Amino acid sequence: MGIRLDGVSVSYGGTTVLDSLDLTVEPGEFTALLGPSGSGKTTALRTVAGFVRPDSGRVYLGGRDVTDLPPYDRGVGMVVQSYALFPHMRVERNVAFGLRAQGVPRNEVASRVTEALEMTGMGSYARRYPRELSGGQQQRVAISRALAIRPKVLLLDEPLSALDARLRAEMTDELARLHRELPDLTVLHVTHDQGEALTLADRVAVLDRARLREYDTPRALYDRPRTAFTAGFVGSANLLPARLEGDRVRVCGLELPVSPEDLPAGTADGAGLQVCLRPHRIVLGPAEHTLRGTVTDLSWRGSVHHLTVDVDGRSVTVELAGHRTPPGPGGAVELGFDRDDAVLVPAGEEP
Ligand SMILES: Nc1ncnc2c1ncn2[C@@H]1O[C@H](COP(=O)(O)OP(=O)(O)OP(=O)(O)O)[C@@H](O)[C@H]1O
Repeated sequence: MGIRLDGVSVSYGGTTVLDSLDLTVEPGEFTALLGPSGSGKTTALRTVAGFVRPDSGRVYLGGRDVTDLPPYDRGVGMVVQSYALFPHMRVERNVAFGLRAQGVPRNEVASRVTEALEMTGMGSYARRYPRELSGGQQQRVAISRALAIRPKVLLLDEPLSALDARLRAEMTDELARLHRELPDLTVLHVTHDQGEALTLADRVAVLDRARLREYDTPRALYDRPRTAFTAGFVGSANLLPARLEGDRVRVCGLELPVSPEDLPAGTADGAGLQVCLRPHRIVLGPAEHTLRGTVTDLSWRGSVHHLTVDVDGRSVTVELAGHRTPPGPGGAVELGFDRDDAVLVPAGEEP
């Protein structure tokens, strides 16, 4: 069952939180809603669930207009950050909750509860109370509870953000597995963690200040961002001011050849642009194009070195894997990159 938001606007006390949002999630698709704090992600999700009523616009589930339906009539499962398990109920009763509310016959409830707990690897914890479970286990139970009603749409509101880094990575793999095992389930997942969004989602919707900035596959957003905002928010990016001059782009004293399809739509000759260079696509030493600069900072983060280099008064970050001893502060370096690694985006709009 697909999800469609059609021109959905929501405001609170005169502040626009969603500004005419159009978003389509295809049946069986996993879409991540990614954006900074306050960009409207949770509000968008709660609008789909039916907890927020849009001021204007319509919400469709499976092609049916559900804008006027209450949450319990929408047939969606939802998991929130705080687990929201009932503390006085055993795991099995927590998971059975939605089924009972739907009037599912008793004997069927038991088998559906077992099925839902097994999906998240919690089959042997049915008789425990939530307080007898770790945070990760509680979140697995919360996911089981959402899945027990066999929803066609699953809404996830930062379900992993209360977990520590290792558990979060483990649960991210779990969610990926669920998505593979339940190919018909449509998932909308709110997160501000780009790693989670890039790993899990078929498509990522990037929200910024109440508006949808870009909506595309993780690969496309990462390799070919269309805005400086996306470039900086999805992965890290060096954004260098540039100018279009005929069939060249001038950046930090270099001239890069461009063809019309490299340019943001509507770029006029002489227009200001930005060149997006990913820190890990830059190599030390000359390449197709080479910037020259001086190292100002060097830090080691486990598997990679981060080098900050001053190029004509601009700070350029470089990520080096496999270098035992990169040049330290004060060292003169050449930074090489290939033309294909420089993506042109419009000027302004940094995250
Ligand atoms: N019930 C409410 N009443 C008033 N303002 C609200 C309400 N819910 C959300 N807001 C405001 O709407 C804006 C968007 O909130 P929302 O929770 O959708 O953002 P978000 O992108 O999910 O942020 P975060 O990542 O911090 O959860 C925020 O400025 C928030 O303060």
